[in-house]
Amino acid sequence: MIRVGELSIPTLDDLSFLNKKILVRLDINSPIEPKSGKLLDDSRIKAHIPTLRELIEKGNALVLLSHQGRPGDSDFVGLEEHSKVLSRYLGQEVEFVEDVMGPYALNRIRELRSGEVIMLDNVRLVSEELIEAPPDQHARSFLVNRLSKVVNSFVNDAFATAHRSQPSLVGFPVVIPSSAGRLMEREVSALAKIFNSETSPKVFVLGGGKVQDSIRIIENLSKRRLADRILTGGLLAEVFMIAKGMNLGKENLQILERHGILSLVPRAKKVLLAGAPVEVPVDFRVESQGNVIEESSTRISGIIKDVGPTTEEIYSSFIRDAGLTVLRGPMGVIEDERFRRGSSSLLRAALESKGYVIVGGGHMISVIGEAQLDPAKVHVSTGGGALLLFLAGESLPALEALSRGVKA
Ligand SMILES: Nc1ncnc2c1ncn2[C@@H]1O[C@H](COP(=O)(O)OP(=O)(O)O)[C@@H](O)[C@H]1O
Ligand SMILES: O=C(OP(=O)(O)O)[C@H](O)COP(=O)(O)O
Repeated sequence: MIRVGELSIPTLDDLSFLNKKILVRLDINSPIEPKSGKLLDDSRIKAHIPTLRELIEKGNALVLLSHQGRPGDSDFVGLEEHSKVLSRYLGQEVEFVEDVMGPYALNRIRELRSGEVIMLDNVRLVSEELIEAPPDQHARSFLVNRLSKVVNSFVNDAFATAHRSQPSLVGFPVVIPSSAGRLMEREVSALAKIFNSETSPKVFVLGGGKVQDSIRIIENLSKRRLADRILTGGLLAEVFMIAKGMNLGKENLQILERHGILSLVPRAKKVLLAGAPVEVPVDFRVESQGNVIEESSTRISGIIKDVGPTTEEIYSSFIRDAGLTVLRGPMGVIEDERFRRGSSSLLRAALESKGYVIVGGGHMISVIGEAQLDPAKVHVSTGGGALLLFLAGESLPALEALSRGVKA
């Protein structure tokens, strides 16, 4: 059992996983090259290997389930390439089943033999998966109903999606014996230990594109007075700059509008008025007619793609003195090599700092690459939003569902 506050969450040690058919919820949502649809990083895939190996060695047959991206976004792709990467790491075939809960998938699951592993397609192809609702409601969804009838138990190893109350994360524990996987266990135990409120100053480096999540995180951090400084980058910084009355130019406003995040400006204003210690970049690397140029935040004419060198310097100086630095979400469009510098230089400053470092989220951990890090100094979390909400003291629906779930 893992204990988190009031919750007791069963692990692989608490259930009998021998010669069973097990549905395993992974989070292998990874950065994708927008034009080719190719995987740019496989850190999240690798992180699940210990759970999968352990279950296979005990003679179980595995049905793997994950999402990738969100419908409408360029990283919303199928999971065939992911299944090949998994096959390589596991050293055995992971058969890709181009279906989620239709007759093809259900028949293939019924036929599964001990030790076999199949990967279903992107669970967000199922419209129900896009709804957030309580576990009891999701337990009645088509997805949970159909899949729970053809497997014996459920393992949730998707820490990075533990903050979503979607059917594949909270529905199964209501109806079949369920436990956390080893990655979920490792993440939750490590983070619960690490976050010692005595450590200070605490610096949060927040970027990326999930602005709604990030504002919710900042509201939480601020309410609980957990952050000494919040250094922003990515689209998040742009929303806060508008909230502070700065002018980003027409094109950048249109991009924010297209992402549906311009409407978050009033909420960002409220966060600032409540006294959240939010800093915004003083300069940027922008793209203008195919060229990369550096511009001050007071005079922006190109499309913002990364924070600029002066911002890197100022942010790095705060990070170097931090007792704890948490980095989540890149500072720029890291899929383009020309706009990785902001993220990689702040990561470097954190690794050179005197304090402890937590790096989270699919894009930010891809910036680490193959670098070997000292586990006594750095925790690399597969979670981004889940990590930050957990650190800010929010209860994560997937953990709650596991702790309430039916026991074997
Ligand atoms: N200035 C920017 N303009 C457009 N997209 C950006 C910008 N900065 C960062 N991004 C995008 O944010 C995305 C990553 O954000 P997010 O999913 O929130 O991070 P993570 O997966 O690490 O939690 C990347 O695809 C990146 O291109
Ligand atoms: O990448 C994820 O979260 P993150 O960007 O907060 O790290 C998870 O896969 C959750 O994806 P979602 O934010 O589309 O629900």
